[in-house]
Amino acid sequence: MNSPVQEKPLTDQTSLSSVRLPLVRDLYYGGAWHKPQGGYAPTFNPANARSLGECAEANALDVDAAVQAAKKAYDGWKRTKPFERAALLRRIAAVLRANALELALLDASNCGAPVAEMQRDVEFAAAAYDYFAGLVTEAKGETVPMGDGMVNLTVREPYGVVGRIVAYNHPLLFLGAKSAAPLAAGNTVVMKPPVQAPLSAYRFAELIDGILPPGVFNIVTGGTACGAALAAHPDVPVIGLVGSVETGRAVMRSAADRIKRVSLELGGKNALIVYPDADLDRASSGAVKGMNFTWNGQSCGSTSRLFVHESVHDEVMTGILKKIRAYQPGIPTDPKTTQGAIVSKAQFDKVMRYIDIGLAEGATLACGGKRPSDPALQDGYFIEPTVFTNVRADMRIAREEIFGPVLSVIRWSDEETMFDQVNAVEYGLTGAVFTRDLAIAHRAASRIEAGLVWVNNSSSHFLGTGFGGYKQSGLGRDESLEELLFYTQPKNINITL
Ligand SMILES: NC(=O)c1ccc[n+]([C@@H]2O[C@H](COP(=O)([O-])OP(=O)(O)OC[C@H]3O[C@@H](n4cnc5c(N)ncnc54)[C@H](O)[C@@H]3O)[C@@H](O)[C@H]2O)c1
Repeated sequence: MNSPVQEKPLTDQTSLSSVRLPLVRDLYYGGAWHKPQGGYAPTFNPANARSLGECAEANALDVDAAVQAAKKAYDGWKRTKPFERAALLRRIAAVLRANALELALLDASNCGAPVAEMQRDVEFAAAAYDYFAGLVTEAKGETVPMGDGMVNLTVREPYGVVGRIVAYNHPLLFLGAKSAAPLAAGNTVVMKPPVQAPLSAYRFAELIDGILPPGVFNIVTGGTACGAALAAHPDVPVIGLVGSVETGRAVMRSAADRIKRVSLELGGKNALIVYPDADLDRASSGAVKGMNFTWNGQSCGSTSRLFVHESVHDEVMTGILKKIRAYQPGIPTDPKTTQGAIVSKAQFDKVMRYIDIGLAEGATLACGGKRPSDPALQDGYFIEPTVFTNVRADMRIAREEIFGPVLSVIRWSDEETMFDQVNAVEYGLTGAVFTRDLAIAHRAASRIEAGLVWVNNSSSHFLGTGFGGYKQSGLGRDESLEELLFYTQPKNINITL
């Protein structure tokens, strides 16, 4: 296998030509870089399908070495005073903010999402570090009255080494945001970035090197074998996954052998419901926003099923087809680009297959459904924003997670039938309701089987409120105090005086 490639400027892709690809693409553990025993594999720029060089592919031996480094560092990190831990986490937040553009350019060139959006991702990761730094004293316990002569109290302790395995749609955001809570709680972490887009992780490790004690924060890059080895490792008592339902099942099965604690942030096929009384301009804006076309709908929370009351269907559709024009596929590293490339050929082919399935099922293609005509984009994995109308709730495009820029529009007339259809899928991550009537808003919010319901909004996350799924969309709630507590275990201490 080849060694990592040489530094290469991104001059062919962007006016912001100063970004450098990371030189070192090895494994980062124990506060140092290590050559992988598993070898190297190429990573790509989805905007032109060209290789961006080779990256470490950790095998089970590599994962074990990283876990041992994290295990060695655990006792010292656990004993570090909470406010000292918090101060170090805040330093990481500051480093992220100071290097947001560079990290965002790496994500844009490797996962295909536009650089402007990826800068917001870096800001979100920094905000998560600050947020969990502020929560360190909330990992607290309680006292329980036991009567005279006894004191009974509960304390919360970290678990040890936490493994976090993340998806490709927000590489740096997940690397940062998903490591903050376990670290704040006093665990050490081994992060597994997405195999499609690991470049920002290498730079992140370079940037924060020396802030945390060696072995507290570790990164192993690679694919399924790397993730599976981390999930199965006997010295990793807690695993947090952001990924597909299928991977969630595999991780949970493997965790069962060791009675591990598992947090799963999985897929979605989310519904946005428009009532006849809604502000229709707002509803069509919300439907477009909810699709996250900027990063090609590659978002677990995308509202890719639009249930529109038949009386307002045409007006809402007119609004959508006008507003969707704001999203034009373009080179991801260009700051003006509003819609990026799909992450890989495999995902591009999957989305195109679903477009064919939608046509074969008899849905009407209202826009998109193909590559853009711009000659500059012909080598990349670009698909125009796509909307199908006349979709029936039982069609595959309305039931299965496409994870692409494809919106399925379903008319409804009877509210009970509509709720049945909304809840008929196996997923339950998000949902949205557009109405001016408070009673309808509450009724719909309580009927939608999902972990997050927006009323007159879509897509937004609210740090400090739990994000997570019902049904097959997962277990646990991230982005909140609950995430911090998940990475702690209660211990009850009874003192006889
Ligand atoms: N709920 C959320 O917060 C959330 C957020 C983003 C993405 N997602 C979901 O993630 C999916 C898209 O991301 P993806 O294609 O990267 O998902 P994926 O499940 O293919 O991969 C996710 C991660 O798991 C690793 N992995 C794959 N197989 C594994 C195994 N057997 N054991 C351990 N690790 C394994 C991958 O290398 C990657 O790092 C979608 O379903 C999307 O909805 C969910």
